[in-house]
Amino acid sequence: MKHESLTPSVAYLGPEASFTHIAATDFFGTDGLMPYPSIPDCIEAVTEGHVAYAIVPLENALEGSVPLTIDYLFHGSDLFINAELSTPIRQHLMVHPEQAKKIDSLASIHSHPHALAQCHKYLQYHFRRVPLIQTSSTAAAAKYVSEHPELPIAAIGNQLAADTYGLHIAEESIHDFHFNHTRFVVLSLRKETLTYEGGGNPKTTLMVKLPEDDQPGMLHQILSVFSWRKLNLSKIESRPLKTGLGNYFFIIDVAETEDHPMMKGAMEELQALHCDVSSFGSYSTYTQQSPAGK
Ligand SMILES: O=C(O)C(=O)C[C@]1(C(=O)O)C=C[C@@H](O)C=C1
Repeated sequence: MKHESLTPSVAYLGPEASFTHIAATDFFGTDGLMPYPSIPDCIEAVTEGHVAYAIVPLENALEGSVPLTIDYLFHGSDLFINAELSTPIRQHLMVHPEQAKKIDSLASIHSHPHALAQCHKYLQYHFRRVPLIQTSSTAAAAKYVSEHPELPIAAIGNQLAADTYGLHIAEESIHDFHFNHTRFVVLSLRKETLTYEGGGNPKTTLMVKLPEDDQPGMLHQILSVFSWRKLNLSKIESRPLKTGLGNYFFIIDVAETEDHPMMKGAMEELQALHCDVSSFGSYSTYTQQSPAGK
């Protein structure tokens, strides 16, 4: 799979060998990729025009939405979703080769909060008393472990991170549930649908705010806008509007393109219900079969 355009510049959550880096490589190839230390930095880089695209994690099958992505994308950004990639995620426990025999006396285990959460049962069972340290990405954890050969510490991340930072995999596949997938999205300032080999079903992401004078049955009315038009929803999630307790907006993913006549009708009907609707664009979804970075 590879996007067909000429080498664009792409911000990804780095450093090298994060899951996001692997997703970016699968989609854009290896040229033009630029690591950024955090998701907000990636979003800012594309918003300010330093790069053409950013690729960020949006949702994990075990842990749900990635709050930082949701916060920066849906609260006041001017960005659109141009493509989506869903990849299987395998997490491994890795240490510096000098510490390979000290796995039973680890002082701390480092990783991205999502990765720690994906391995929670494993960690609870095997390393109950070992402090868990959150890092900005799994690759940042692997890099940190590689830079401290003298410390009995471990990272959780993918095989590519172990290879890139010269770490020894002490235990493979420590994620708690077999079906561990993460959705990544490609963002840009343009409302465009990127095409790539193997690109699949269309999807449109909408942000819907309810009218100020909330009425009983409002959510039911919103859902019926889609249901009678036979528009399939692949996700509906409520998120805090951050304007006060109990104020929410809805993120709705519809399995149809925005320019479909039924979608146009649905958007008009939502507006007639006094909902504030914004579209984050229509895009193709691609599901990868083999795990990111092994
Ligand atoms: O830390 C990384 O390697 C990332 O790319 C981030 C991230 C996430 O945010 O969920 C991506 C995929 C995995 O689910 C774990 C971590």
